Amino acid sequence: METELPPRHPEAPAPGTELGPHYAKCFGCGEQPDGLHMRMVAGDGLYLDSTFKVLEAHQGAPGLAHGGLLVCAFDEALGTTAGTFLRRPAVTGKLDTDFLRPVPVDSVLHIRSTLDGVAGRKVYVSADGRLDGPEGPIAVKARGLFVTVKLEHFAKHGRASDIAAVTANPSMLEVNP
Ligand SMILES: CCCCC/C=C\C/C=C\C/C=C\C/C=C\CCCC(=O)SCCNC(=O)CCNC(=O)[C@H](O)C(C)(C)COP(=O)(O)OP(=O)(O)OC[C@H]1O[C@@H](n2cnc3c(N)ncnc32)[C@H](O)[C@@H]1OP(=O)(O)O
Repeated sequence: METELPPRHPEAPAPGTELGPHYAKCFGCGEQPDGLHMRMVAGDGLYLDSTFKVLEAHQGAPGLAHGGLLVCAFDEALGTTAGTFLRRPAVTGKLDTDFLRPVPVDSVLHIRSTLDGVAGRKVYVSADGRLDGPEGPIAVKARGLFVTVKLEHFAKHGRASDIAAVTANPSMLEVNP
């Protein structure tokens, strides 16, 4: 597959900028009570550094993060990486995950997610999640294919009441490209 490495979009947040939620009600980055509350900082290339603290509500086995919620954290990091550096929304088409170490409750997963290439609407992204700090051992790895979509995608498929809410209050969304 021929891919291109796109330039960092001129309106992408400056390196070191902490990103706001892309959508106020997002489970990954928004205000949901049991959500992941991920914090993301733009890197100086086509990458983001995110943190996800594993809380009580995120368990799958006693004291350990649920694997599906870890996938959710990577979905969030990878989708935001695509959206941030291309400045257009992208939805998950495919997401592969390797679970290399258990992730305990109370631990913080440090995720670096990178935009690896673009081919038409397809955006290839990958990420490593580390324990015990940004240089710690890798616990989870993921690779994703995201597909860029127009905003109409959400208007067409989303629940009408939520579309009406963001239409009435556009500040619930990060950007209207
Ligand atoms: C909220 C908007 C805010 C705007 C903000 C903008 C920037 C700000 C920054 C950040 C925010 C941005 C994003 C949000 C971040 C994270 C949230 C997490 C992401 C999610 O949680 S998102 C929910 C789960 N996700 C879905 O809900 C998708 C359901 N699905 C569909 O809606 C369709 O399925 C779609 C649209 C994917 C494609 O449909 P379509 O008809 O438009 O296009 P088509 O099928 O032609 O695919 C085009 C090319 O992608 C290839 N392709 C497609 N799927 C593939 C697969 N699975 N494997 C291999 N290749 C695949 C085709 O093979 C073709 O390739 P080719 O061009 O080479 O032929």
